[in-house]
Parts: sequence; C-alpha cells; structure tokens
Amino acid sequence: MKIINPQTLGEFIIEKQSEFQYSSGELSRLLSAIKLASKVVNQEVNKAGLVDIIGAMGNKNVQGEEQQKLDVFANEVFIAALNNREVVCGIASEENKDFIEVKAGKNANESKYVVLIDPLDGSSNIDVNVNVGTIFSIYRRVTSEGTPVELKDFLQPGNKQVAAGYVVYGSSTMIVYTTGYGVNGFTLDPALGVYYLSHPDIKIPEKGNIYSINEGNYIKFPLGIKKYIKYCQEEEGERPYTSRYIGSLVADFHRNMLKGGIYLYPSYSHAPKGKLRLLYECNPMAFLAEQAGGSASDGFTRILDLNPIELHQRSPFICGSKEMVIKVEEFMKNANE
Ligand SMILES: O=P(O)(O)OC[C@H]1O[C@](O)(COP(=O)(O)O)[C@@H](O)[C@@H]1O
Ligand SMILES: [Mg+2]
Ligand SMILES: [Mg+2]
Repeated sequence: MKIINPQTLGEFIIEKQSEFQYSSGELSRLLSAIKLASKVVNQEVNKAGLVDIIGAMGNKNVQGEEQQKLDVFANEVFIAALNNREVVCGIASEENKDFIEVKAGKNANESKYVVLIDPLDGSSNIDVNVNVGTIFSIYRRVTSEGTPVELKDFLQPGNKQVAAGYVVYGSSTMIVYTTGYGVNGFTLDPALGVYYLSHPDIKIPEKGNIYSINEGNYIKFPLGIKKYIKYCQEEEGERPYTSRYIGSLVADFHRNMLKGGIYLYPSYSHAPKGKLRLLYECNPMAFLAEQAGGSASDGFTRILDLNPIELHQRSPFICGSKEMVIKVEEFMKNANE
C-alpha cells in the first residue's frame, strides 16, 4: 500500500485538533512531546549494541524487576519531554514508585492532563535486538486545575482514557494511537526524522489464527486457559492456530492487531493477578483494541471497566480479535462452573 504524500503525524494532530471547536491545543502539545521523546529513544534503541545502553542498571524497580539501562534512559527522556513542556500536571511511570507532580515554576500547573507510561516495554528483549516499545495512557484530571495533582487523578477506569498509544521500535519505528476516534499508525522516516501516516484507521480482524502466550507457564495456568490452548492446537476447521510469542507486549499486540489474533497473559499459580500492569499496559492496549474493533478482558470482566486501586496493580490480560476473546471467556466461565 503506497500512500502518495502521506500526512505527517504533526499535520494529523493539528487537523484532528481543529475538529474540536473548543480544543485548547493542550492534548496536541502533549502528543507532540511524546512524539519527540520517541525519536530520542529510537536513536538509542537503534544503536543499542554500540552505546553503553545494554544491560542492567544493577538495581530493582518498584515491581521488583531488574531495571535495564534502557528502561532508565527511556524513562528519563519521556519524563523530561513532558515536564519541560508543562503539558501535563502529573506523570506516573512503571519505573517510578510514586507519581510525579509537574509544576509550573513553584506552582501547580494549569494543565488538565495526566499521563501514565511504560517507558520501555519488552525489557527482556533489549539485549537481543528484538522489538521493544513504549506505552502511554492519557486522562483528564479529576481534581481542579491549578491544584496539586493527586493519586485519584491516576486511579481512573480505562474507559475514562482521553488517548492511548504505543511506540514500537522494530524493523521500522511506528507510533500507533487513538483519541477515541479510531486507531492510526505512523511510520518514522529515519532519514528525515518525520512520522508519516502509514496505517490509517486500523481495524483488527474479528477473528484470526494467531495465539500469543508464554506456554512455558502452561502447568501453572488456570484450567480455562489450559483448555483454550488445547482448543487452539486441535485439528478442526481453521485450527490449529499458529503460536507466535515475541515476549514484548507492544510487538505481540501490534502483529495481532494487523493480522488478527489473541494475546494472553493470564493469572497463574505464582502470580494470581498475572504480570502486566493495569494502568500503563492493559488499559492503553485495551482502549486501542476496542477502538480497532477488538476487545480486552481479564477473562471475566472488560479491562476498561476495572476500577484501579493501586498505581502498579497487575491484571490478567486477554486481548485481540473479538471472537477469540469471547471464546477464552467461555472457557474461563465453563471451567469455573
Ligand atoms: O517473559 P514473560 O513472563 O513472558 O513476560 C513477557 C511480558 O512482560 C513484559 O516484558 C512486561 O513489560 P516490561 O518489559 O515493560 O516490564 C511484556 O512486554 C511482555 O509481554
Ligand atoms: Mg511493559
Ligand atoms: Mg517497561
């Protein structure tokens, strides 16, 4: 698909802003700050083997996970880009225990948005030149503008998101995002450092033949998930499905969104809440999936309807083509009966 004179991301952001009569341009400036930060991180990711960005930092983050140098670098770049432009009043990150209040000088700033980020997704793949990503989720604050931001500004259900998206750093670098009016993808032209609209109005096929799950945890999975995996592997109709698992949520989600498929990170005996974080992994991907015609659940409940109580809480996550998610929910429900 060759798009003649594709629109740049900058032009697209401005065009979409003009569709909202009373828009202040704040969200556009926020998206532009994310765009800029992604280019800086992209440069380091692309030459990861050459610069001192490979390997562990030697300390653990709030999740108890070994922090990678690129986790810390990406975290600093995104926080700086958002902070310096005062386009948000608060930031929460996978790599920071507490949320960060963004001040305008000494005062609380007037911005009405908070952003939650997973600055580097797929950390286990950094050193081995496999796709990694960045995930972001944006909300309007619930406390009054100009007052200090509070935890409750971040602990909102996913159905309140104003915008969400991800950057995938791979064979090409892309930004894919939604503001609640469909999902669009932009590819970076590394020579010009410009993102162009390469994937307009992305729709995820209703059903696919790809399933993505870390089967290494099979024996620890709930019965419903075990039965679903067996279902995927049966010789029947369009099955067996193809198993594909990169181990970077962004990359596995991106492939499944374009081709049709399902990504599962369920609870398992060692992690009753699963691994992925509700606020800056599950919610943004669920918003994108639904905006592209797919769905996302924890096996029983729509992810976007879950009420968060902690910044770094985890949730089982099943996401992708609508018919495939419904099938998993059927297996989970029947296994529970
Ligand atoms: O190695 P596992 O247990 O399969 O987990 C892989 C999953 O964990 C993650 O790496 C978690 O994200 P982070 O790398 O941001 O911590 C996901 O991207 C990925 O889908
Ligand atoms: Mg992640
Ligand atoms: Mg991460």
